[in-house]
Amino acid sequence: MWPLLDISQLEKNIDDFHLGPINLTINSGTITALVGNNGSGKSTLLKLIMNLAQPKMGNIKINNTFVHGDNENWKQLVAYQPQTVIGWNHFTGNMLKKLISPLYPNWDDVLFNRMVALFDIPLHKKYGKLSQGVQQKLTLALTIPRNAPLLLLDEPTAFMDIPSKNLLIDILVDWMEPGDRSILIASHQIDDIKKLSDYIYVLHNGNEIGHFEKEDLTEQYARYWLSDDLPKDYINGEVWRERNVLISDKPEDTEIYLNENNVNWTNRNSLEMEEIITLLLRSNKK
Ligand SMILES: Nc1ncnc2c1ncn2[C@@H]1O[C@H](COP(=O)(O)OP(=O)(O)OP(=O)(O)O)[C@@H](O)[C@H]1O
Repeated sequence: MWPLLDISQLEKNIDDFHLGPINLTINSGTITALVGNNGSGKSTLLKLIMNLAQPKMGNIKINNTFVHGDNENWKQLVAYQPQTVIGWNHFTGNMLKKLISPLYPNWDDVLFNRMVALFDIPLHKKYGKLSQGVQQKLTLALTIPRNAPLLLLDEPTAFMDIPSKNLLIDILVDWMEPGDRSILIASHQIDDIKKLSDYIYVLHNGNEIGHFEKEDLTEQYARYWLSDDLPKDYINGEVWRERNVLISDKPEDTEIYLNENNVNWTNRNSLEMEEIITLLLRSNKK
């Protein structure tokens, strides 16, 4: 079996911005958070996957079909929620639903109605007259029930209030239940990343920093409090230091170094995901 999404050696230039090379594989049954600084290329990558932008080089395959080829069958396998939707302003939610739902053979009316009720979406109002948060809710209610195996979400909760963000997380967890679906979600929201993702794909200024399993990432980092100020020399594994506090992404190597050099540490703890992402984006500035 081939991966649901397979991206290899993908590169794109937009003026002086360069994205890639990107190598990313996504298998069924997984949620991947697409994380990066502002302008790192997250939205651009999602547009490339949807064939809405042309790459300079490289390949994107969905279920083994090239998205840049003549065969467009892959479009039935993807549902995409862009950051901003163009062309919907003069349509009501009811009109949009009538237009969109027949296009998708697996459309789930029960889920649509559930989302409308949970998010309290006024379907009789024109999209352009809704607040940004309600527009996001309506866009999601018109995207998730398509029940395509691959769901691409571009900052879906950016304008939502806190209870709605939590509701969406619950909806997405339920949506994953059948086990053969996948989500790629671009997000700056730490809760989306912590509560939803199995994997984290990190970009910085268009450069691929890495594709990590979330659990591995949280286990990989440790913070040490030393009895005295840190020695001046580089300590194996160190990625950050200040006075008597040291952060390492190779705790085993660090502890060997500290023991061999008779440096005592009084405490060790793990890092929050937010701290780890901040470190990844800081230490990999290219
Ligand atoms: N239509 C466009 N015209 C010109 N430049 C663009 C266009 N779209 C994207 N870019 C450039 O591409 C780069 C990546 O933008 P992109 O929107 O993909 O980043 P992002 O990671 O999604 O950012 P954010 O977190 O702020 O949403 C930026 O430098 C941006 O200026």
